[in-house]
Amino acid sequence: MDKDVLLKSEVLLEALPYIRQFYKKTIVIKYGGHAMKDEALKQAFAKCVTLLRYIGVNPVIVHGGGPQIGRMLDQLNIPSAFRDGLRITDDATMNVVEMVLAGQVNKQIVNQLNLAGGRAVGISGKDGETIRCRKLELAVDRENLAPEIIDLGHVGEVTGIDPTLIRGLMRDGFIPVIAPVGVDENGETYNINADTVASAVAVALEARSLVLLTDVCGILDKKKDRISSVDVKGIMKLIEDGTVSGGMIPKVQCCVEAVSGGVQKAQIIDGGVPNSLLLELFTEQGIGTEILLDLP
Ligand SMILES: Nc1ncnc2c1ncn2[C@@H]1O[C@H](COP(=O)(O)OP(=O)(O)O)[C@@H](O)[C@H]1O
Ligand SMILES: CC(=O)N[C@@H](CCC(=O)OP(=O)(O)O)C(=O)O
Repeated sequence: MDKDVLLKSEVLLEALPYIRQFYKKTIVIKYGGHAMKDEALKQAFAKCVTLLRYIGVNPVIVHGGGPQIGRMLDQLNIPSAFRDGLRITDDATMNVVEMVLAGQVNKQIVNQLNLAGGRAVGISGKDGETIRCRKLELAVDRENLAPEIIDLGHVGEVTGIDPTLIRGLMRDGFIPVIAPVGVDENGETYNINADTVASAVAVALEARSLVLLTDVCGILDKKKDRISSVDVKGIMKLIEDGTVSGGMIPKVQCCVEAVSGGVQKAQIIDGGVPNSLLLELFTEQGIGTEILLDLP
């Protein structure tokens, strides 16, 4: 018998305990804009998600699209500005954000999932009032003074997730694909960080796992080696001693919120590696960082 064929059968069997673990469970996947680098990667992602659906897992996609928004703003000569990793979103920027996220990026992902044989439905937080939010008031600490409140325009913070529409789609066999745009009680539109939405959706759906696809192989320690497992206490230390910085801070905070809210584990993986989702979920060693409430 050909060695390669035997190896393939072993790899398939290695997945069995994990397939059992995730069978009929919900996995919320945050698909970041950086992970949508090229056609091959996008197709690989769509196939992985479709495979999950066919083996009885319930995948829910929450997507970003930061780089795609940036490119469109450039084309329209609208300047991009960020504060603490959040896009300052004036009226004109909000229109572009909604057009790119809920229009272009959302429908591309839906199309690719459908082409891969999955049945996907794209929604934004407005549909079914799925993502309720309010204007974010960013408080910035100042020495010996009260915190300064920064106005970021139409940047929202989640106040609640209504999972009714998402659950209905899953029940009917669809893969929900969610753009991180929400509305407040007055119907005002807001731009929300996609990691934050993914974490809130995972908690609301009582998901088994939250997987965040990013542009690094997971959380790195001081020596730049990947940390394979860490708990909430460990995360706090990594933030305090500066090991985790920049865009990774809000990302790990979202993971902490998810596991504190009942999600069994959060996983940070490299979206630039083809099929990273399957490698993380269905192999013994995994390829990213898993975040647990408490390490065993
Ligand atoms: N300890 C760390 N481990 C891994 N990445 C880190 C760490 N500290 C800071 N980072 C930075 O965080 C980045 C990921 O955050 P971000 O760029 O906001 O991701 P995304 O665009 O996928 O949401 C990494 O590319 C890296 O530069
Ligand atoms: C408020 C805020 O910053 N919203 C993000 C929403 C998209 C996002 O989060 O995209 P990635 O996951 O690809 O970075 C933005 O406007 O870029």
